[in-house]
Amino acid sequence: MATLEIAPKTTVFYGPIISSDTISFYTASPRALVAVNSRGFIDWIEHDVQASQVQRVLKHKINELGLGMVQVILLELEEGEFLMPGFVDTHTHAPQVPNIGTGQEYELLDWLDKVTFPMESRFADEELAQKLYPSIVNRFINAGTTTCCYYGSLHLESTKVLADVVNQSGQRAFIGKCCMDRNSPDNYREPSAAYSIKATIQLVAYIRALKNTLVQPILTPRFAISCTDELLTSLGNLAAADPTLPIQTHISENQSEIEFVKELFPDCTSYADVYHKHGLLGPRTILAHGVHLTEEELILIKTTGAGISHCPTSNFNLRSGMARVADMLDHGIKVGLGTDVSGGYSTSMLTAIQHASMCAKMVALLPPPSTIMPVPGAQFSGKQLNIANLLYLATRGGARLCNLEHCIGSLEPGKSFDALLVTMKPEGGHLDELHTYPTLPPNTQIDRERLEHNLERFLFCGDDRNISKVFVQGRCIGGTAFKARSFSADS
Ligand SMILES: Nc1nc2[nH]cnc2c(=O)[nH]1
Ligand SMILES: [Zn+2]
Repeated sequence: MATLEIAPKTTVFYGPIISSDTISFYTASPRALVAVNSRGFIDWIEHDVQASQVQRVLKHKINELGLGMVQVILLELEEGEFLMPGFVDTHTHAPQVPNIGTGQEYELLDWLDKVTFPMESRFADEELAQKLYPSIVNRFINAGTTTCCYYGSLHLESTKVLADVVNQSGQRAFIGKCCMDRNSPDNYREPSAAYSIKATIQLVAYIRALKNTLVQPILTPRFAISCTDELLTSLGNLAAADPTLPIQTHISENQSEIEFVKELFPDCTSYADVYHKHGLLGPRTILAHGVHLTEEELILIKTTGAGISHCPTSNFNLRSGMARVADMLDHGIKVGLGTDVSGGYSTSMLTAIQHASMCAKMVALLPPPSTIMPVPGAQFSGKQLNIANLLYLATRGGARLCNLEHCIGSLEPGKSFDALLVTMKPEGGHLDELHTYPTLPPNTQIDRERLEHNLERFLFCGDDRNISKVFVQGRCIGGTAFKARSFSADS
């Protein structure tokens, strides 16, 4: 990236940008100016600016906005680079990262017992958390995740370490400790509901005391099977008492899990009803998976305003099934994507995007289930997810699910600059030279098509090597070109 420095205050990027507008439309703008102020917010965006007009437009903007004294750094993107919103990973487990790529012969309940609980239980050791969490968080950041919904282990102290690490990293995140007081080994179960609630309240206070608006606590009942009635009720009471606390949990991932939930909660009409009856289903709730949801549950989830984190990599890997995302969307339910490490074997949202695409294609091949009625005017049912849909789910849709759509998820004036600088140039990335284009005179239509093509190739065959810079609130916190403190929109 060539740097033309005028003086520091506002950073203006010049080059191609991608941004999700709605689930069906995205902007691919080959020659845009994006102005990011020193607080990390996008002040203005100007599309279709020819190179020869950049200085004129900048001067005009500065005069128009009365920014006479404001100094500007202009950063010109290089051939093959573009800016796009950062990824929002709406569901993952930090203490499971060391297990990535193991235990994939199991289905959910055996996998939890044999692989997952043993690893998470090791985080009783706070020193292990201090040793491992920095590289774990960096791994998510360098994969382009600017906002992450983390499950910690059940341990208060280690989850405080996770919060400290995220706080220092500059990533935007929700962090919860797992609440679990039954159906797990003695060394990985909280002794009572009261104990679990006390630790949760302490974690919430600890995270809030960090006074970092990017890092928020989240209530985390692991799943219905792990929680007694008393624990779910107390968590529901906490959520009711504090309207700013979000909630994350798992739902309807695997058939054996669903059967077990029925046995444990015979008075509830469905898995979703368990959470509903305990006051845990509402606009602040992120439900992971939802692979086997019934019509009645889809309606309940929509009515309460809760949303779903679709985790296709994990659902394929643990043989849980293929979530019917189109039905969720046609029911008007909020949907985002999650990596669900280590059920999912990748920290990269690119893998989640690729598997969401495959999942939707396979679901569209299946006959519609007799149990889910077609929604009048259904837009998604029976179809694959297109690029606009996938981009939305990984960025803006995730932001909406986390109730952050007003501040992140797209590149728009007024929003935080949570963004990725992506490079698709052959010498910078690893993608072959066949995809370089001959130099032609600027043509907006051709350039837009190239940009769309580059986005699709990035989503389907890109990886961390294509992510040069990861920005959160205007600050560069990761990516291949990141060197600590060397680059930020406000430096
Ligand atoms: N995929 C997944 N499902 C769960 N259900 C309860 N706990 C977990 C977990 O850690 N991963
Ligand atoms: Zn999970």
